[in-house]
Amino acid sequence: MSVASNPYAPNVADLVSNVRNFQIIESTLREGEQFANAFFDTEKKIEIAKALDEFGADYIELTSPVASEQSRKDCEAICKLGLKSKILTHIRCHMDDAKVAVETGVDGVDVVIGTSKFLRQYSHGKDMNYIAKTAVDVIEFVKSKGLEIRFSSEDSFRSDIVDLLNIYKTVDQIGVNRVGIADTVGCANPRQVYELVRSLKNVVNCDIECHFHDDTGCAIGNAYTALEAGARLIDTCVLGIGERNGIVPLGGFMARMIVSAPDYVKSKYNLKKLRDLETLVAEAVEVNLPFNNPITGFCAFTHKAGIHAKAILANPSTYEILNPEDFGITRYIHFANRLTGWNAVKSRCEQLNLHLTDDQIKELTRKIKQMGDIRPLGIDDVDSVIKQFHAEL
Ligand SMILES: CC(=O)SCCNC(=O)CCNC(=O)[C@H](O)C(C)(C)COP(=O)(O)OP(=O)(O)OC[C@H]1O[C@@H](n2cnc3c(N)ncnc32)[C@H](O)[C@@H]1OP(=O)(O)O
Ligand SMILES: O=C(O)CCC(=O)C(=O)O
Ligand SMILES: [Zn+2]
Repeated sequence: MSVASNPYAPNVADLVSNVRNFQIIESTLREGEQFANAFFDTEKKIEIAKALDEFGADYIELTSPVASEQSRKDCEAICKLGLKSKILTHIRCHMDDAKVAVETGVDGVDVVIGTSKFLRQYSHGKDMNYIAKTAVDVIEFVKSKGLEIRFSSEDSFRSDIVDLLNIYKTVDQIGVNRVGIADTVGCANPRQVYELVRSLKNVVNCDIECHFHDDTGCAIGNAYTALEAGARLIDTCVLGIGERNGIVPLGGFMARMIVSAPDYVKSKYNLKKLRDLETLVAEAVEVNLPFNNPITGFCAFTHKAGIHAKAILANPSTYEILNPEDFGITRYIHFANRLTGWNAVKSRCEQLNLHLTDDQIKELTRKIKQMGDIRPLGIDDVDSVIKQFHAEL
């Protein structure tokens, strides 16, 4: 679809936008492991890593190798798989962690440290001078090993803006590959995201990555806005799992991005793998796919009200901004309920290979509605009514 024909495409006047040039740092095997229900054994981690690779994740981020002995071994095992996705591990801003990380075989290291007053006081107790000095040491060390390195401030949106811009400027000057902004507590709104990313863009040359928690329901919107403001990479987790209620969900983010950048998204990501990937992770962490999940929720492409059904049958774009075929999913026109209309019933008759005139279908529709006034209807119920009506003609 050309930009001119897509009103949801990035604004052509906005030269900093990366809406059509973003990358995904898939963190199901790092942030996702921090989800309350998550326990991934080695086999499951490998299965998920392979599935993320097949989907086309640009990067796969893994739990810190210092978290436990098995975490380190799993990290090494995933690095040996030879996946197309680049493999990252995630560590504290500390030389001890960095020394372990660079020996695992990863392509890059994501370093993080809290910069808000809450985290400086209650998490690690370090001031900004210490943070800057340690960050420089860790970055130079990781770079000296020939690996990619990202520096991120935890709790960025509750950090002092001058502190933030100073530390990012410092790490950019010594050649960090990316800097990251993290909305660790999910407090940011899209306007604040836009402003912070734009301010950061003015002081660094490297790429900007963003990490958004969903405590207040803004994660996907914030991610999109960050790209508009010039961020390049977004952290996601399958189904949005993570600490508390998690971060940007991969599927929902794909839904948002395919509307704005259809050619880019379709050429880069294997969207037909999304449902299997979500099912794999849902089973691993013992949750159901949410009923209202974008794309894969059980009713995401079900049309019920008669007015909708008629228009959808004429042209699916009337009530669908996403095309289910892009994701290997089929749409469903609900006809077994009292909100149905004769167009939906006609379509069902055609599926059943029963020929009725329009007037007959309208009469049949009245019958279905009468039944639907009394109780919820099943498809088999209504199919029997249709077949009996036809037989009696
Ligand atoms: C917002 C996020 O999601 S950040 C990523 C979170 N990921 C993890 O926590 C990975 C899993 N964590 C773990 O396995 C453990 O917490 C470990 C191995 C990292 C550390 O374990 P412990 O040494 O037993 O410390 P504990 O977890 O109780 O406390 C965290 C320690 O890290 C220090 N710390 C916290 N953040 C940072 C940071 N970004 N950089 C450097 N040090 C930090 C704290 O000061 C504290 O050290 P202290 O108690 O010795 O003063
Ligand atoms: O490393 C990062 O950028 C983010 C760390 C994290 O999970 C968070 O701050 O919520
Ligand atoms: Zn997080």
